Amino acid sequence: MPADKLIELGKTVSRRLRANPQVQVVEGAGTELFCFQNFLDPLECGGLVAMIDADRVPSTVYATNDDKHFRTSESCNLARTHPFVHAIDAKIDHLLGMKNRQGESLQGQRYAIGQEFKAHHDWFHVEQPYWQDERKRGGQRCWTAMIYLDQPESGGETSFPAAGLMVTPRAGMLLAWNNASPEGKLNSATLHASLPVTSGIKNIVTKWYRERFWC
Ligand SMILES: O=C(O)CCC(=O)C(=O)O
Ligand SMILES: [Fe+2]
Repeated sequence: MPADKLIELGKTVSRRLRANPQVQVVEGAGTELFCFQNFLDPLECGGLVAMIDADRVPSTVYATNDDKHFRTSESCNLARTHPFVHAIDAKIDHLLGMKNRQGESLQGQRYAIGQEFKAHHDWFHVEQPYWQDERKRGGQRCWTAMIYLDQPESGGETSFPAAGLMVTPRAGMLLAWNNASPEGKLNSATLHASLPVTSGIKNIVTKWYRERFWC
């Protein structure tokens, strides 16, 4: 049962994160959100930024959307077989206690001035046609982990409007959240957006974990 899996993954991952002395719990209404400062060092951040810079193409969205400005950043999927990417993946897997194959490819994202990702949930909307494929390749996105690789001079905050939270990018800082509620329901309080960058550039990587093996 999918709900059982989401309940179990919610519990085991959040228990593991709470037991880690380097992890801070971020208090937001109705969410389980965690933060780890300096999760990546400047060399790791710089290496990922260079890869994103080389491979970036306009970002895409899953659901058909009339708003052409919904996600205006550039992104790329980083090759999981690349030894450097593999090492970063392994570090995130270990932090959350996830199996490598539950994780989608690490996605690099770059926001220039004015670029943004409007409010959305990372979980899949099961009434959308794309879900018929996604349910067969790993099911729901249970947890999200994202890491800021640098910090724009202004703008680019990650806003969680339903939870009443605003996170300012800090190079190397990881954020992780449970996309489900403790009852295994898709949690609408995880709604989030990347606010437009107003000065400088913002680079991040995101790892979305599935209930089952994605690859
Ligand atoms: O760039 C951000 O702050 C948010 C990115 C995001 O929502 C995602 O990667 O799913
Ligand atoms: Fe997101």
